[in-house]
Amino acid sequence: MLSNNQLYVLVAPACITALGGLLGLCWLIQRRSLFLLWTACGLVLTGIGLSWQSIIPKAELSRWAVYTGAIYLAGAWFCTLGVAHKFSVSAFPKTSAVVSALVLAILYQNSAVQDSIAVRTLWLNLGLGIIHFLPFPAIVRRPASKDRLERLLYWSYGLFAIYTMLRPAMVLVLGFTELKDMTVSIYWLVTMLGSLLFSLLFSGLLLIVAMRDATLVLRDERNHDSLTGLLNRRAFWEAAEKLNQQPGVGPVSILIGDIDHFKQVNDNWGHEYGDMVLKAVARAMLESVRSEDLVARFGGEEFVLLLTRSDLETAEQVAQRIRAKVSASGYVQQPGQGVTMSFGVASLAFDANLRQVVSAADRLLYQAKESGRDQVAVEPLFAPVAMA
Ligand SMILES: Nc1nc2c(ncn2[C@@H]2O[C@H](COP(=O)(O)OP(=O)(O)OP(=O)(O)O)[C@@H](O)[C@H]2O)c(=O)[nH]1
Repeated sequence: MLSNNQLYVLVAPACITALGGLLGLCWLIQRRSLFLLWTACGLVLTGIGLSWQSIIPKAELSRWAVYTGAIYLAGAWFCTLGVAHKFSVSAFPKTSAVVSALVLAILYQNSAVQDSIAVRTLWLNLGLGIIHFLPFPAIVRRPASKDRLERLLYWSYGLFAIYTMLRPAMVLVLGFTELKDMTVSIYWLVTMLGSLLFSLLFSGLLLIVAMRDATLVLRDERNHDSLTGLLNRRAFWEAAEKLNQQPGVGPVSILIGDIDHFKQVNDNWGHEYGDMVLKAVARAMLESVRSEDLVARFGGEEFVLLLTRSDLETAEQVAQRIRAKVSASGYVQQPGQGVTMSFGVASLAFDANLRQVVSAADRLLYQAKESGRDQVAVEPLFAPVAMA
């Protein structure tokens, strides 16, 4: 039968295990942030270790020290793996394995030869702290992240690692007798409380970060074409309207480009080859513009670019540059005939309706196609007219 004291100290391990379960459930639902799964394993193992150690009689602690130690070490390793995965750094598996083996050897030697709870406590916590701390320097050395949430996440993790390593110092303050004789020692209560508070903080932060990441990914997918990564039609218009309202962006020019006889490319070489051509065209466009310009795939083989602070002459040069890059890309429409593109280019120096410029560029593209393709059609400054 468990005493009241034992039941009381089981609250913290149960909460830690439940937090692990919650993280695991979140991973199961979204199947995206793998760091949730690793941290879930870490918390569940830690919760199990703490529960086990809380309910076995004190006299038995030494006999089970190697097993409980192994569970704690595995828990620490999984938490470390989760953090390392989140920040894309190494979790130092080999070093962790060596540290774990050393700690387990010491625990075994200690429980079999000379039973000292203080020595066990010291080495186990030191080992756990080292395993937790291993990825921390690499995380801090990464280029400074502007994300406050992520900074809070790794600093709280680093502090917990240091706290774990320093925890045995508490034994010195409390004295070994307290550790040995009390049914539920102060040391044990502090350990439980520390682990619970850290687990709560860390799990909460991880969940917030995972939800935020998922929202960003969804927003990214909503705004971008999945094949080329360029803006889609809806996101282009949103960004273009916003950009056009900013002062000092004019003159604004619109380029509409279309791959010539793209159906033949697909028919001759297959859809996958066609996809590669679309990606090469997207690359050529991104390489030819500045970061503040907009590049979108409106669908099929039609691309739309918005260039800021570019007059018609500059826009025409950009279109010619892209056309030359696509011709030189090495992709072929049919044997001996490289892939080509046609462009319509219109420019607008006034604060007018962007959709009119896009229509003008579209009309010019049609002219370029009619005139034999593989060319850029431009027209003089397109002055704003009232929309019908
Ligand atoms: N590989 C690939 N093909 C696509 C994709 N989207 C549309 N297409 C193909 O693009 C082709 C467009 O053909 P058309 O509209 O006839 O135009 P075209 O053959 O380029 O002829 P012109 O524009 O007149 O030079 C069709 O065969 C579509 O199946 C895509 O994502 N990947």
